[in-house]
Amino acid sequence: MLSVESVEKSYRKGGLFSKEREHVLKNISFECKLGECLGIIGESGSGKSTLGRLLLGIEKPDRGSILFEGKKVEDRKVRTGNLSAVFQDYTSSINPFYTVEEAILEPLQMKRKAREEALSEIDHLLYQVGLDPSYRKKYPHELSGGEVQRVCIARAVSTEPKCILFDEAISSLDGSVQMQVLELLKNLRKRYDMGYIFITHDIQAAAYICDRIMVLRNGEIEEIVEVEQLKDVQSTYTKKLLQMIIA
Ligand SMILES: Nc1ncnc2c1ncn2[C@@H]1O[C@H](COP(=O)(O)OP(=O)(O)OP(=O)(O)O)[C@@H](O)[C@H]1O
Repeated sequence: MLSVESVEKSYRKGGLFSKEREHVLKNISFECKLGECLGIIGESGSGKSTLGRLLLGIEKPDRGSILFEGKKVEDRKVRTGNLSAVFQDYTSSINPFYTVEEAILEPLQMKRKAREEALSEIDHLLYQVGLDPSYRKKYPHELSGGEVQRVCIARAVSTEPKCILFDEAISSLDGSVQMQVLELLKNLRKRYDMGYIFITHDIQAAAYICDRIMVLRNGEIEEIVEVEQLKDVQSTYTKKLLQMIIA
């Protein structure tokens, strides 16, 4: 489904006129199959979110290609309805002047669904994420963090994309809400038959939901492991990273 080939990305380091560049992603190549859940873990600054933005086509790689079913993700038409995302900062993910109903309608209408048809889907989408129809008329400030994140998930699944990218999307929720959201994501994945890219610091969450886990180290892929083989990782770095985050 997603095919990443020899991707490189660097940013200007220092001021606007500086010629120095920071090489953030180096020679990244991997495949993510249809319906697969791939976790991306790594220390802070290892390039996880940058890779996420490139996968979503929000930014372009300097070199290399990112293809979704053979076509460049940079092309908006390729992304619309196929790829969606849920970010950590859910407070700014939803327009504060939109009700829950309007927030969920937005992506549906971008997919050119008729307003009446889109409106009729909202109750079901809310139900899928464990919210009742009374939430339709509420504004984000009237909801708890977990509820806003559920609305973001309802928005993300509304167009039935083939892949959703979660960038630290559950890390700021408290323990029991995190567990509920993970459970919800597991169920939605089965129901809608879609894949996830799951960027996180939380190896336990990644192991719970993912099929494979990619370890990023200083912008390079250190290792990609099947979740069942997590105990038998090869590299000393991954072993240390796992010990550090599990401890
Ligand atoms: N738009 C940008 N302009 C300049 N530098 C950037 C930009 N985005 C990211 N970087 C740099 O790229 C490096 C990797 O950042 P990135 O956010 O991808 O890491 P991360 O692994 O997601 O980190 P964290 O876990 O802390 O979120 C960092 O050194 C960061 O300062």
